[in-house]
Amino acid sequence: MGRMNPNDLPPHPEPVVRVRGLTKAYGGRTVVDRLDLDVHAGEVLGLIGANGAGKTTTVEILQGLRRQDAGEVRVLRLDPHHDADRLRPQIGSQLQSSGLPDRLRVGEAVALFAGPHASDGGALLEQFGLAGKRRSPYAGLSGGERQRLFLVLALLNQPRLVILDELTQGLDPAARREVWSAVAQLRDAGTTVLLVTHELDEAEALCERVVAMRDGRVMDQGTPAELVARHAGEVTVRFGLTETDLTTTADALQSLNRLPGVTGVTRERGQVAVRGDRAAIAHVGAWLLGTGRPVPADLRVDVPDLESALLTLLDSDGSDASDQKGAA
Ligand SMILES: Nc1ncnc2c1ncn2[C@@H]1O[C@H](COP(=O)(O)OP(=O)(O)OP(=O)(O)O)[C@@H](O)[C@H]1O
Repeated sequence: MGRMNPNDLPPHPEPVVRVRGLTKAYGGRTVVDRLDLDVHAGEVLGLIGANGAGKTTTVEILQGLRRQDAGEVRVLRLDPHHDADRLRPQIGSQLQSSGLPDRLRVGEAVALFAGPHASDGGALLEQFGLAGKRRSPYAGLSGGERQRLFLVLALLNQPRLVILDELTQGLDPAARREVWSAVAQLRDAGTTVLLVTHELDEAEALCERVVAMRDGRVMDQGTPAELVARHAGEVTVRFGLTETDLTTTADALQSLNRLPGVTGVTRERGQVAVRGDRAAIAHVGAWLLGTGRPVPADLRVDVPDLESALLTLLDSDGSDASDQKGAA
């Protein structure tokens, strides 16, 4: 409890993480290639990208676990390699799944990991739904409970930065949701979090900003909604026109085509497909209500997500990568 909550301090003029020109090669193969990255105080930043994009290597360098070949890295204004001893207590990072002995009880793990400035472990266990598990051995916990325990341990010493790598890998849908809600609590409390994930629904649900990497470089970055708007296809609204509408189908298609945000209207297997931006959804809805008929039972809206944006981005030739490379 001894220390002031870092989130109560005036805004940090410097980002919590500042990386410029980070480069790392293994055996002559460059896996992180002149990477620029900022993580700002209080944000949840997601690092996303294909397998082997260099995400884990990057976060390991940030934690002083690996050393870069070139480039500047500052974490909380410290050099992770030279200032490792000062930095380590300020970073909370999740353990790998084999990280605790099977017989260690939850309460014992908390006591073991608590440093001199640790917060109230009991309150954290309560917050993450583990208060009733204090006497359970690690081996007896479910996958979701283990990950939530790792979060408790990562937060125990009041870190100024939390780094989470593949937090929900291998968890069932219910356990993923439990862990997501634990991370959402961190986000809502203003904790700075760097989250490495393959799960794009996870990035969309939790991250205020995402950085998409490929081959060790930043392809693009922004809010999930910005990446979707830039790279994913359009929204499509589909519905069937009833028999009585048939005489006026051509008029209907024309008037739909004139709605704001609509870029095209086609007929597909007896349905009308209206394509456009997000605003088009609202206008088509209003148009349907304006017909005075019941809302079509087969009305369906397909909104592109971060996954389709990333797939498009990773498929692209990367020629715009250098424009997007600068950190926000
Ligand atoms: N110690 C190592 N020695 C040699 N090559 C390595 C080492 N660690 C990682 N690599 C290689 O570096 C590349 C980047 O790996 P990294 O784990 O950083 O990527 P990633 O984006 O986290 O990928 P993933 O999503 O698959 O975990 C990969 O091709 C990987 O095989």
